[in-house]
Amino acid sequence: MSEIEREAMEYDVVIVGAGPAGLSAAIRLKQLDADLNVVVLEKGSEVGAHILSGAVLDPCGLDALIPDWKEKGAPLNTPVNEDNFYMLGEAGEIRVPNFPMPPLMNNHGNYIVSMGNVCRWMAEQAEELGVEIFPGMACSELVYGDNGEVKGVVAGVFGLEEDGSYGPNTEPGMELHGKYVFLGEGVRGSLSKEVIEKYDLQAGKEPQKYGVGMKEIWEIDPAKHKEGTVTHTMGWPLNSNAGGGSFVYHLENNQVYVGFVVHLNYKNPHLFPYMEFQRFKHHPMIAELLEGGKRVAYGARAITEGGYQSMPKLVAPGVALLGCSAGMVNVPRIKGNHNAMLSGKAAAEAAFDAIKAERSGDELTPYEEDVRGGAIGKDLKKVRNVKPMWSKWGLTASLALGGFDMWFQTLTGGFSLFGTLKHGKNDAEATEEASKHKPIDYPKPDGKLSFDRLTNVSFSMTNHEESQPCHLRLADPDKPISVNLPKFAEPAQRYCPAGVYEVVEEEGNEPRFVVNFQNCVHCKTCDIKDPSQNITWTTPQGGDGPNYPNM
Ligand SMILES: Cc1cc2nc3c(=O)[nH]c(=O)nc-3n(C[C@H](O)[C@H](O)[C@H](O)COP(=O)(O)OP(=O)(O)OC[C@H]3O[C@@H](n4cnc5c(N)ncnc54)[C@H](O)[C@@H]3O)c2cc1C
Ligand code: SF4
Repeated sequence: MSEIEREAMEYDVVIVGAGPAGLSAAIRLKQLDADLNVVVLEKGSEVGAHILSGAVLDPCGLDALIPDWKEKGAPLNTPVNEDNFYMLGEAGEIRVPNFPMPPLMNNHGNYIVSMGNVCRWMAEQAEELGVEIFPGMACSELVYGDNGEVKGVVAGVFGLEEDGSYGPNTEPGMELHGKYVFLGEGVRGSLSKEVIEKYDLQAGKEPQKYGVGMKEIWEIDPAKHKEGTVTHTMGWPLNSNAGGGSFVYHLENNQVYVGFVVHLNYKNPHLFPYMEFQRFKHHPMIAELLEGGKRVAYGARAITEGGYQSMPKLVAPGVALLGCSAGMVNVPRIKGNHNAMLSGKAAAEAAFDAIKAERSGDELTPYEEDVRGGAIGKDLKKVRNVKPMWSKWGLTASLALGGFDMWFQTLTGGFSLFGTLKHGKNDAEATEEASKHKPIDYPKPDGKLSFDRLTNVSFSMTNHEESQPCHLRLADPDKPISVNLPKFAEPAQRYCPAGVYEVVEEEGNEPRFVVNFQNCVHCKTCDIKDPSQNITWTTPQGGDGPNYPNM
């Protein structure tokens, strides 16, 4: 496609993704110099349409960026006033007292928010400062300069024929060039993946690790609603089959966020993360809360879990990785939004200095130094062993040892008796052959507390223009049936939280692999977990995908 003639527009900084990272960068650039030309490109139909987070927000990022956010009406309306942590068994639960938890786990001073709404508000602040924001613009390609540097992106390609070729209705999009390009695509960004590979940015680091997070918004009986309450659970139903756990956050308007994260390093390819989530809601403690209520929205998104030791190098010529494009989630706190904001701010400051010195297209090394040596690095470093402990030694040992390690590091200013533990395999490699594991029998959804996938996907308001090429590219179209089915019982049928992948077995015919790309909620799990690493997630045309409300 590179021979296609496109119009080009020149900017100082081009930012891909209107998440907390990208928007923070845009705001900071314009705070530093109102004359800088800054553009933000977002694939969702509007800012916030593709944002899915928990979310309990640590406001430290916002404090640093917009100290008067309260006066400016930021939608942080629900301070956390109660923090609960439970270990679940099938029929009951044990409350873990708060006092042995390291201080960093405390949610005092944090807010239950819709990050979609926070991003909508941040976009307003950015536009007031003069940032150009274009939603509905998927950035599908990187543009490289003569010296191999990233000099821009291609955005806004619409109307490709089904086979990917140009037809009478194709709009070729445009090139947006910048002195620097910031990738704020969030977890497993498609352009970020290309940059990490091209410049070998993961060299010398541990592999990135992930979970898949699924979330529903419920309206519940006001008598059961306790605004400001945050509850996390571990244990049942996953038990030793996989790592993960749930979150239940009581926000405003009698709504509750009910979410479930499954770590994607699970071994048993029969595991069905979505059905684990549905089963979880039948636990007596959760069922009691939700009974009589209604689910009003559903969505899913992967979450980065590799932390400190998995963060790739953040800069390459002309380009910087922001927020979860590089993986900045503090895993035990399940928080990454504050670091996304801080990283956007730090990248903006480095780019501002570079542009002032009339530089462009080089590596923003001070950004890398700021992230690793500053608040983000400190936040991630002291929790770096929790995830590998969980993977190696299981839930109970990791709770005890991880808790000890976090306390010890808090008291010693970051020293760990364990050093820095390794993650080992990536999540695709962690998948074992189906023959080594037993299939898991999941109860059928009851349509009241639990729902089948396709019904739930309709509550994500997902839409894709059907005549475009499938954005889920199979390197080898035969592999799902020839390799994944016999070896791994084709886990794509189960790990996709939107039911995109099916193996259709009809009598007298060979099994067929069907990809219903229209249902894709852009969570990126397939790109991560496919054991053959045969699936590449690419951008469909802009505006397609989920349309999340207050996720
Ligand atoms: C289930 C779950 C629960 C979580 N809970 C919490 C929590 O309680 N607290 C917390 O602090 N963090 C939480 N996190 C983590 C937090 O959501 C992330 O750390 C944060 O979203 C990272 O911000 P970001 O700006 O890097 O990316 P994102 O928020 O993912 O934003 C990226 C944006 O870029 C857009 N985009 C991507 N690719 C392209 C492209 N090629 N072209 C154009 N646009 C593109 C996307 O559509 C999206 O709008 C949670 C995450 C999950 C999945
Ligand atoms: S197809 Fe892939 S990215 Fe889309 S919803 Fe399914 S797992 Fe997620």
